[in-house]
Amino acid sequence: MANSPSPESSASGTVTSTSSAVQIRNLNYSFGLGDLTKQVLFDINLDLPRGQIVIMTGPSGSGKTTLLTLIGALRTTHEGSLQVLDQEIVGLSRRRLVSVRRQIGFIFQAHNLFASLTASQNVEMAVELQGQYGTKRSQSVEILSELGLSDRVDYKPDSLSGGQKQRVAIARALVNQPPLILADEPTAALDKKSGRDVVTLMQKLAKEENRTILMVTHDNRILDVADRIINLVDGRLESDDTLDTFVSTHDPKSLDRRMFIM
Ligand SMILES: Nc1ncnc2c1ncn2[C@@H]1O[C@H](COP(=O)(O)OP(=O)(O)OP(=O)(O)O)[C@@H](O)[C@H]1O
Repeated sequence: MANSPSPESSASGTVTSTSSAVQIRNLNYSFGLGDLTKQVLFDINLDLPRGQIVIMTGPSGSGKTTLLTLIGALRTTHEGSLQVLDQEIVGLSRRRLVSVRRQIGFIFQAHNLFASLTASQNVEMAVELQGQYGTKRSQSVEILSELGLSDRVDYKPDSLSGGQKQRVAIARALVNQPPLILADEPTAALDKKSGRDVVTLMQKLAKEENRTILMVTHDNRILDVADRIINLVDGRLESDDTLDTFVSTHDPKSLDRRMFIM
């Protein structure tokens, strides 16, 4: 079962320094009001230490995206404690949530690039949001080059392959050097090689730059990059394991080990 360490601060807006990028205690979440209320997360307790890659799996509808968007400060919530980068966000105003959100890199399956902008301009927009206009081009070219796209910086998305578009989206998520990266099915639209390149890059960031990465995926081929695998079932954290434990304790019919041990 998932660990349930003792709670620390839960006061709204409290800033405390912890070794975890994310610390969740007794978190519940419901959609809707009154008779239409539907609880989708139940008593979640979870730590994401700095520098770790954690993969979140679970059946469709188990609450993975909801949890990811709560951690990403994309939703307001009122029950339990959710500390993100030393900021308690339960009960935080929408305005304060935005400032937490600015410190997080988001990578989604649908890469949401602007078709009328070049790869570099798509990345530059993220730099502008941080108010850094003078360096936006150089920062963008640097990160795109690190991602193997130095010869594609001035191409528009329509002229890029699926894997290249996803790497532009990753460049956009990483250009401001966020300490926390949240990824929802980042490899779902990619072929095997592009998917592997993307997760190898994430692994490098976590290990060499101490970034924390939480990745939702159904892609068994990439489970091996995880320090831990958490499994959400019906809104509850059913397990929190290393890869080996996860493989040995989950139904072999639903997981083909050969698919993700590279
Ligand atoms: N905006 C919403 N309003 C009401 N219910 C919602 C809303 N968004 C999600 N839900 C419900 O919350 C539950 C959890 O949904 P969620 O998208 O978090 O699951 P998931 O594990 O990410 O699923 P999938 O793997 O299919 O993406 C589901 O029952 C879903 O129908």
